[in-house]
Amino acid sequence: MIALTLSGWRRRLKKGWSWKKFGDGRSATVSMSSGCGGRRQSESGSSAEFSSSLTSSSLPPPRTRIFKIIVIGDSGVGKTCLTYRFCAGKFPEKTEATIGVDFRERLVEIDGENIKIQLWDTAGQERFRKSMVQHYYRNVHAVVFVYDITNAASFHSLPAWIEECKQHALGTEVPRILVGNKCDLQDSVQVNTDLAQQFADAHSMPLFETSAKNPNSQGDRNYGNSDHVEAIFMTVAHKLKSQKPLVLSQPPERRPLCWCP
Ligand SMILES: Nc1nc2c(ncn2[C@@H]2O[C@H](COP(=O)(O)OP(=O)(O)OP(=O)(O)O)[C@@H](O)[C@H]2O)c(=O)[nH]1
Repeated sequence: MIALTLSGWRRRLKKGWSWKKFGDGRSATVSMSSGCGGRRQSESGSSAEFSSSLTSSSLPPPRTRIFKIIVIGDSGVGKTCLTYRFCAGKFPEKTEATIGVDFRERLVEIDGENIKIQLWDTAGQERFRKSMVQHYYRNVHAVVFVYDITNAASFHSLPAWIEECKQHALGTEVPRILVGNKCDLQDSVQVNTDLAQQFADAHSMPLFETSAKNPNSQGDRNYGNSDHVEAIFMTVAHKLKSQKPLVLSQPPERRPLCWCP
């Protein structure tokens, strides 16, 4: 079901529809296109992404579970940068407002199992999301709410985003996390951690403060010197894995993954 939907998305995206371009002119999406995203992934050192792509020809390939995680929040809070950071291992040089939705995927290994983390980077601007919003919320495994710690309005919008989830029948059993982004801009903080923590507690969500631009910056209190963005999404994946969601994907493709055009 989801595979068909995604094929449709891919076709539309290939036509240049709802696609975010970056400064280098290439798509940021790692696994949905045949661009150079995967190669960049390897260059950035996150080699786990493609580790399971070549399987022994004599063995039936293992099925890969997919976790669909939607990332929502006001325009400009850094949803694209966070998802790009996780999937491509770096901060994009330049972004444009997302139109509709962008997909990014990354294959990771958790406790010996290959799992595909599929991030749906949704448009923050109302005019760019209207027609597609119902698609975001189908078969969602987890939700990441993002606000910008330097923009109080983006924090005050969170109840509206939570309400939107409710309206699309997203039950409380679906794990949610709250991410305060742009922690590298400590001189411009408008949302202090205590306030954010109160909000997170009131909605039973864990809070993470981080920076897509510099995920090791001092403002991030969660993960010492490691890559916090990586750790945040991996935390969600571990939680999902323990919940054993449905198997949605086909076995991994057998073609060698050369991502060069
Ligand atoms: N300093 C700093 N800037 C960031 C960070 N994350 C994103 N930005 C900047 O914030 C702006 C918006 O980032 P996007 O990732 O496009 O925001 P978005 O939430 O995807 O926006 P929409 O697509 O309109 O919903 C860009 O200029 C980014 O460079 C961060 O962690 N630190």
